[in-house]
Amino acid sequence: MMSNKNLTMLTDFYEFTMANGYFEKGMGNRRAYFDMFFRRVPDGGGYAVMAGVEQLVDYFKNLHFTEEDIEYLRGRGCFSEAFLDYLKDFKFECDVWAIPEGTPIFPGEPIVTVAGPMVQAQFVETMILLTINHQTLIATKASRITRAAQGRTVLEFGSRRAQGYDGAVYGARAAYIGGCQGTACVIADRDFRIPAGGTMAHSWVQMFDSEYEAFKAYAEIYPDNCVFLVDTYNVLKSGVPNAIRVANEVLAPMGIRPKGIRLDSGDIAYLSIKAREMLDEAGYSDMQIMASNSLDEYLVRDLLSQGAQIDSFGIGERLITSKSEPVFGGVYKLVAVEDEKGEIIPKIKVSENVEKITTPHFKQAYRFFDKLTGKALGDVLTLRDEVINEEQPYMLFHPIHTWKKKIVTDYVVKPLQVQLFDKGECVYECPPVEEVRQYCHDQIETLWEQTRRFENPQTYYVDYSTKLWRVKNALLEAVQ
Ligand SMILES: Nc1ncnc2c1ncn2[C@@H]1O[C@H](COP(=O)(O)OP(=O)(O)OP(=O)(O)O)[C@@H](O)[C@H]1O
Ligand SMILES: O=P(O)(O)OC[C@H]1O[C@H](OP(=O)(O)OP(=O)(O)O)[C@H](O)[C@@H]1O
Ligand SMILES: O=C(O)c1cccnc1
Repeated sequence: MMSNKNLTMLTDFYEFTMANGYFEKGMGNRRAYFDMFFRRVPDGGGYAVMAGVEQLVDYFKNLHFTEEDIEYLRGRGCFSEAFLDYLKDFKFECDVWAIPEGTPIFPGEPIVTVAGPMVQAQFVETMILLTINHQTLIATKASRITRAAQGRTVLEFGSRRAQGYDGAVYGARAAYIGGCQGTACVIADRDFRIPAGGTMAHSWVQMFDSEYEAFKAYAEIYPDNCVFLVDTYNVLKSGVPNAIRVANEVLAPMGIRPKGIRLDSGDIAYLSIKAREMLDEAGYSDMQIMASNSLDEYLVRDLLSQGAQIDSFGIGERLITSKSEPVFGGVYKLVAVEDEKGEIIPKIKVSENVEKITTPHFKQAYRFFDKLTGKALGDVLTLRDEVINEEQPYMLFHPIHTWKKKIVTDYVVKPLQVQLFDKGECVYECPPVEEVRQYCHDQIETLWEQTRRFENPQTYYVDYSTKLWRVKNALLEAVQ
């Protein structure tokens, strides 16, 4: 759903002081190129999942300054009247490209590129970073968790522990893109069609005189959708037996099979194994067991390795906050400017730390796939106008350890970035979120298992074309 929220003022104060400064110095219209990229995947993972593009598009579409915004800025006493007039009639004029949502992305590649008048291209930094950093973080976490669940259903249960309401709603959306089957978050269903569902709370069970009566009442109202929360008193002595009793006494006469039970405390592996035996013995081998309680990818993997009999997981706090590593460190850096003749002048930011040196120029990222297996071979960053001819062998080489090289043949190559805005006009239709989720799943399948594993994954190659490598090295030489 398109949001009409005006988030124009959600920016860092220095974006305004710089914008006013460029404007005052007559540099505001100088065309500049910025890339958003990140340096490492959270949790030491091998890939991240791009998310948040739809909300970024909404942000750009709604960019404008209200009278109150202008008054507030005037009140700060540090912006020129000419600049405030410019803001009053502000029209977004940038070109924007991004890697589509659901795509596996890797450190160092441009995941969003903005080109336009410096005064504008600089200004949008904060919202680009916060929008993409947040959803990419959660989609990446969801991808890890759902992979650990090995095909079992994972529902996102985190709204109540999310960091604010945007964290809950956009977190639910991102978790769905990353692989969750649904969410408990109702507004995410209403607004983004993320399937919402759930079970029952302990308070429901406590409200009745007995656990049996609580389950019975629920079954009478929702016979087709019964997942009994069995741990309020005692899972094996009371919860599971009461679930079976209600299945026999209330649902069986209606010809309806109960859906399952949920375990939310105690030793989940042990309890699930015992509960499975009891349900099977009672003739309910089709009843599913759901587990919840501060789970994450490590606990999911651990539980399954203990032989836990779990069919689905409800995962909240550690997913919605990406608790183990709650920052996706995407940054936004100037990579080029244009001179008066319209020629692109690449720019670099140097650092003692080789990994922190930026990759200059207006670029494209290409992904190479093996024609035979469909597996991703690596990505190559090129100058924007470079063309890769699939008929010709292509040499991939490591941009720092240049002796590491490989010639690839029989490949298919795809540009990763798509254009979102052309001179301020939106030229991109955001795909429906379930399509994005399927695309994400399919694209992750193109990665080798070595890249997908949790611990010490193989580093995926993000190389440079020879032309780009030369540009970067020439700039590095020049600043020595
Ligand atoms: N078999 C297991 N192996 C590893 N971790 C488990 C196992 N069973 C449960 N856990 C995890 O251990 C953590 C703590 O569970 P613990 O049983 O101590 O607390 P609890 O069940 O929440 O307690 P309470 O009964 O007060 O709700 C949770 O994150 C839970 O998911
Ligand atoms: O542990 P999480 O991964 O965040 O999963 C969500 C948790 O939220 C609920 O507990 P809560 O105690 O808030 O409510 P309840 O009374 O319904 O259990 C639910 O029972 C889960 O334990
Ligand atoms: O539906 C559930 O079981 C649920 C929803 C939110 C949080 N915990 C559990």
